[in-house]
Amino acid sequence: MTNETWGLVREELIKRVGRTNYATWIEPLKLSHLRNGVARFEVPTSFFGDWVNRNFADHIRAQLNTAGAQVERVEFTVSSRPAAPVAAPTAPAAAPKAKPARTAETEDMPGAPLDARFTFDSFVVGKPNELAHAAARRVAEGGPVTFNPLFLYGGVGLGKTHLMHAIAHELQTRQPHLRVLYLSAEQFMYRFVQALRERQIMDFKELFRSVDVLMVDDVQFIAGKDSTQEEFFHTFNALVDQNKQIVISADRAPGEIKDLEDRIKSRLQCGLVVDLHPTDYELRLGILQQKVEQYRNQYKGLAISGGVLEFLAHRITTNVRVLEGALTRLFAFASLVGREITLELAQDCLADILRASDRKLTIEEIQRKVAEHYNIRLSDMIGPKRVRTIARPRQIAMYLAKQLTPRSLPEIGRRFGGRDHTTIMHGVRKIEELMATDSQLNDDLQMLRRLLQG
Ligand SMILES: Nc1ncnc2c1ncn2[C@@H]1O[C@H](COP(=O)(O)OP(=O)(O)OP(=O)(O)O)[C@@H](O)[C@H]1O
Repeated sequence: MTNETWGLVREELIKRVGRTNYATWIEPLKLSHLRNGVARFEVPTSFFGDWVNRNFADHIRAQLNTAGAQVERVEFTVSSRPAAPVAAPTAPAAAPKAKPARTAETEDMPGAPLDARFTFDSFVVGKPNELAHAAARRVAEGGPVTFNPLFLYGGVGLGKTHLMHAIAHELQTRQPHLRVLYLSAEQFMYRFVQALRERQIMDFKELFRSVDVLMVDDVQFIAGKDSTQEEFFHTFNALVDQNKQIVISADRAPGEIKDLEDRIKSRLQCGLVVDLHPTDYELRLGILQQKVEQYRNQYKGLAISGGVLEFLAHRITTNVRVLEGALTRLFAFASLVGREITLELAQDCLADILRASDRKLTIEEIQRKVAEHYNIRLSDMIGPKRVRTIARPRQIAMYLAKQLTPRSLPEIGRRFGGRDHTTIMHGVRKIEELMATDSQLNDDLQMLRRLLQG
C-alpha cells in the first residue's frame, strides 16, 4: 500500500474514531504485513492489541477496504521491540514519537469518541458551578499538580462529565504529548476483570500506571466491588506517587459513598473536593440561551417568542439534561409544524416534562428525608422531644420546609405536630445562624436539598 493510501485511510479513521482515540490507539500501530486478505499490525502490548481489536478493528478493516486493500482480517501481534519508556513530565516533548501512545483517552461507551461538544467554551458558568469550573480549568492548564485528586461531585446531569471531557480536550490541545486517560469506573472494572480473566494483569497495570492524567467518571460505581477497589487504590497511589494528575467524579461526596473502603475515601479527600450545586434560574437561562444560539444555525428562520426561555428556566428545575431535551424537542417540533416557538406551543409540546417538573415537594417528604439522614424516627420530627440529637434535625426540616415549599409558617407549624409559627421561625433562624459557621451543617443541607430536589 502506498503512503498516500495509508494517509487517506488515516484521515478517514481520525474522522471515524476521533482524534484522541486515533492518537492513542491507532497511530502507534505498525503495519507489518498486508497479504492474502490479512493486515497485520504490531502493537506494544497484548492488552493494547486486544483493546484495538475489540474497539477499532472493524473501522480499520473497513477503511483499508475502501482504500482498495481488500482486507478480510486484521490481526495484531506484540512487537518484539522493547516498549518505549514514558517520557518524564519534565521532558514533555522529548521523544513523543518513541512512545506507544501520545495521548491515551478513551470514552464512556466503547467505540464512541469523547463528546466533542463538551468543551469549556460550551460550558456555561454560574454561581452553582463556578468553583468546579475554576478547578477544572486549573487542571486543564496542565501545570504542576497542585491538588490531587480533583474530585468533582454533584447530582444527575449537572455537568460532571462535561467538565471532565473539557479538561481532556483542553489538555490535548495545550499539551498534546500528555497521555490523558478518561474512562468511567464501570469501564475500569470491566477492563480489570477482563485482564484478570485473560491473565493480562501486568499489561493492565502498565497501561494505567503509565498515563500522565487519569480521569475516572462515576467512581461510586466501584463501591462494594472489592477487588476492583483494591486495584483502583493501587493505581491511584502509584500515579499520585509519580505526581500524575487524577480527576475523579461521583454523584456524591467521598465520605457519602457507601461501601467504599475508608482508605479510598480518605485518599479521595486528599486533594480538592468540589461540588456542582443544583442549577439556579440564571444558570438555566444562560444554558438555554447558549443552546438557542446553536439551534439558530441548525433551524434557520425559526423564531422564538420573548419569554419562552424564561418560562422554561423557571419551570424545569430538575437537571440540565432535561432542560436541554425540552429545548431540543421544542425546536424539532416547531420546525416540523412550521410555527414560531411561542409560550403556548411550549406548553403544549412539553406538557409531560412540565408536569413531571411540577411535582410539589411536601413537608412530609422533607421530614422523612431529614429523619432518615440523621437516623431518627419520623415520629420524633413531630413529637415533643427536645434533646439536641432530635431538636436539631427537626429545625433543619423546618428550615428546608420554609425554603423549598411555598407553605406559610403557621402551615408548617401545623405539620410539625401543631407547633406555633414562632417556634418555626425560631428554628429557621437558628439554622440560618449556624450556617454561617458550621460547615458540616452546610454540607448536610446541600446534600438534603439535592436528595429532595432530584
Ligand atoms: N453549565 C453547563 N453548561 C452547558 N451545558 C451543561 C452545563 N451543565 C450541564 N450541561 C449539559 O447537561 C448535560 C448533562 O451533563 P453531564 O453529562 O456532564 O452531567 P453529569 O453530571 O455527568 O450527569 P450524570 O450524573 O448523569 O453522569 C450535557 O449535555 C451537558 O453538556
